[in-house]
Amino acid sequence: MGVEIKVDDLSKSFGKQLIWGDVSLTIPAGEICVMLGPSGTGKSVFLKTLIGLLKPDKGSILIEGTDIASCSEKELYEIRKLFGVLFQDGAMFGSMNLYDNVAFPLREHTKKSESEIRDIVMEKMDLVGLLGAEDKLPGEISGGMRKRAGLARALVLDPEIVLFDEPDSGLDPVRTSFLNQLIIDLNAQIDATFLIVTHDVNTARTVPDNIGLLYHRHLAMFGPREMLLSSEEPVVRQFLNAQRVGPIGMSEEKDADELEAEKGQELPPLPPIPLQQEPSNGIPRRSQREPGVWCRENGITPPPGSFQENMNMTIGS
Ligand SMILES: Nc1ncnc2c1ncn2[C@@H]1O[C@H](COP(=O)(O)OP(=O)(O)OP(=O)(O)O)[C@@H](O)[C@H]1O
Repeated sequence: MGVEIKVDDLSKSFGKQLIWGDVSLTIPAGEICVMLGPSGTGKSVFLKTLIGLLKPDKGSILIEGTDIASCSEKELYEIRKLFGVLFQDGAMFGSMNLYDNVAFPLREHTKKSESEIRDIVMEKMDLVGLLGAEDKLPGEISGGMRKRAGLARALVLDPEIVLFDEPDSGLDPVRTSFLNQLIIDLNAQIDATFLIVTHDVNTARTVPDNIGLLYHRHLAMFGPREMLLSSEEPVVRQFLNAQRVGPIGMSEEKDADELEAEKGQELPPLPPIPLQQEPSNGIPRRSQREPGVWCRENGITPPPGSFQENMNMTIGS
C-alpha cells in the first residue's frame, strides 16, 4: 500500500551555504509526487536526505513513526529497506550483466536461495520489459534500457517507497513517454509511494498526483497537480509553463533591472490542464482522483479546454 513520508521544517546547509530551509510537506501513501526546481536548487540533496544519506541541520522526516533525521544507524538500516531508488544513470555495475545487477540487492540483503532469486529477478525484468536481456552488460544497451534495468533492481526488495532521480535525463521524448507509462503502470501494480525528481515539465504536468517546486532555498509550493497547474503564483506559473517571463532567470533569480524591464509584459494565458496519464490497462490507480475535482472543491475555474481527451498542449512562450 506504500507508506507516508511526513517532512517537517527541514533545512539543509553545506557549510555556510543554505540549500533549502523550512521545507514541510506530506508525501501521501501510494501516490505519485514530482519534485521540480531549477538546476542546483537541491532536489537531489532532498532525495538523499529522505533516505538518510545526508543529515539535515534541523527538522524531521517521519516514516512509520521513525524520524530519519534523528534515528540510530540501526533504525536507519531497517527503514532503508522500505526504499527502492532509481539513480540518474541507473547506477549499474559495468562489469556485471543485467541479471547479476538486478540480483545484487537480493544477494546482499536477503538469505534467499539462487532459485528464489532467479524467480524474483525474472519477475522484475518482465515488469520493466527486459526479459531476454539478462545476459547483456550495461555498456551494451541503450540509456532507456539501463534506466529500466535500474528500475528492476530498485524493485527487487518490494519497496514501499520508490525514489526516482531524474528518470528522464538523457532520454528522448518518446522514451520518456514510455518510461512515464511504465512508472504509472508500476504504481498501479505495486501501490508503493513514488517520488520523482525531474526537469521535464510535460512529465510534471501529466504523471503525478502532487507536485512540489523547490526554488530560491525554499519549497515554493507543494500540493495536488491541479492546484499547481492552475496557480497564478509567478514562480510556479513560470516554471510549469516553461516561460521566460517571471522571477526565474538564467542563473536562478532575475535582478531588479531585469524584472523592471518585464513590467507591463503580458503573460500568455495558462494552458489547459491535461488529463492525468492513466495506467495502460485503463483501470484507474487506487489513489487517482477524478479530473477537475480539486479545482471544483476549491472554487477554482480551470483554464479553458482543461481535462479534454487528446487536447493539444501549448507550453512555452
Ligand atoms: N556533498 C555535498 N557537499 C557540498 N555541497 C553539495 C553536496 N551535494 C550537493 N551540494 C550542493 O548542493 C546544491 C544542490 O545540489 P543538487 O545536486 O541537489 O541540485 P539539483 O536541484 O538536484 O540540481 P540538478 O537539477 O542540476 O541535478 C549544489 O550547489 C551542490 O553543489
